[in-house]
Amino acid sequence: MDTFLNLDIKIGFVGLGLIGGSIAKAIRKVYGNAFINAFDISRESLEAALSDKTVNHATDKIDDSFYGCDYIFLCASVKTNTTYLDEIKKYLTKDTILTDVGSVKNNIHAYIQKAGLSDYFIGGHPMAGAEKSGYKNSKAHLIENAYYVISPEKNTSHEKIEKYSDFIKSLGAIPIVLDYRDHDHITGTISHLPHIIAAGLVNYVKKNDDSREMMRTLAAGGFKDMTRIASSSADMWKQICLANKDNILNVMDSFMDELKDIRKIIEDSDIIKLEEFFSNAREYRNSMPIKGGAFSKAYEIYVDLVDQAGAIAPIATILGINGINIKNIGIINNREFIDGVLRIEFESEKDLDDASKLLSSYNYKIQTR
Ligand SMILES: NC(=O)C1=CN([C@@H]2O[C@H](COP(=O)(O)OP(=O)(O)OC[C@H]3O[C@@H](n4cnc5c(N)ncnc54)[C@H](O)[C@@H]3O)[C@@H](O)[C@H]2O)C=CC1
Ligand SMILES: O=C(O)C(=O)Cc1ccc(O)cc1
Repeated sequence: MDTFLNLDIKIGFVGLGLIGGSIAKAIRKVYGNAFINAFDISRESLEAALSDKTVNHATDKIDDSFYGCDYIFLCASVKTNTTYLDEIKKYLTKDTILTDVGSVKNNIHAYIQKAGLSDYFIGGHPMAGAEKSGYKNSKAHLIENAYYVISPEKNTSHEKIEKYSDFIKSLGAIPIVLDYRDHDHITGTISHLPHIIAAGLVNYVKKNDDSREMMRTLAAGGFKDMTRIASSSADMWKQICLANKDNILNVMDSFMDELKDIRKIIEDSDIIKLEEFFSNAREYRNSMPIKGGAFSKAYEIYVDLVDQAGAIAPIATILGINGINIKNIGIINNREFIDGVLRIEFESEKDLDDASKLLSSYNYKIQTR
């Protein structure tokens, strides 16, 4: 990821927010000499990207500056991306790969086919992100070690798929080729349904709390872990729900059956099935990778501190003199862990591993999750 490749490459961005900005920053980091061109309706984001030298040229409309790009990334919300296809069309050259980063794929593939752009288009979806939006929250390492779904058109050549996969790999992500229909069913289940449940749970608490607001006050680690993504952009999720409507409705129906099943088990006081329900979930959840892969971009450890007063300084010193940067550090007050009250977040997996070994050698008790 840190290697500087001095290749002449031209990349265009339509939308330079959290994802567009992060991909642009990753490209700048790897391809130092790349020419990066960006269009966004936010002047503020474009100015920030010009001033931190992520982009070479910024524009407030799709114009000639998009001509001759090697790659054009559509990084606005899923519906907005489709509205620019006709305008972009005239700037595509034989070798341009037109791609997107949208969380839903069937809509963009349908528009691509309608616009006759199948020869240029390969869909994309980085399985990494955050509940925060905008260029100001973008970072070069957002897609590092994350799966990156690539959804070709029916007749996309193997050479083009390989070329695009290699490009994604060069940015530190892990390309995985999937049919766009499969993609939408899978993400409907593991991404869209959880976002709907998280928002639903938060709204449910809001509606059912009373004037003392005890639910809001007492909501502990478990509730917060489960609902972090409820802080995501309403505009983005509104568009995702409508674009993947059929899959989401099917998955919701089937999940509601699951809830009915567990409701019946509780109603019947069926202790065996109840045990099975939780232990099956625990086993499967524990088998998922802690680090790397989709959605787990927080490189964090939890350090057990017996005496909190003055206890952080030696840890910060040990890490500092060994050249390990701390991205975030803070005491967890609600004791969501039996042990471990100091949370330390690092910039990379390597820093996390080095810090864990180092602090363990000083007899600190470390937990990861
Ligand atoms: N946020 C996330 O965690 C992830 C989002 N995605 C997908 O990435 C895409 C972008 O999402 P984010 O970067 O999170 O959103 P964002 O809100 O951070 O960025 C969107 C950008 O598009 C710009 N924009 C809005 N309307 C526009 C228009 N009409 N023309 C040109 N630019 C316009 C905005 O000014 C903003 O800079 C979406 O399609 C989303 O489904 C994919 C993976 C993760
Ligand atoms: O913040 C998180 O954990 C997410 O789930 C982010 C996310 C949102 C949308 C996507 O299409 C992919 C990833």
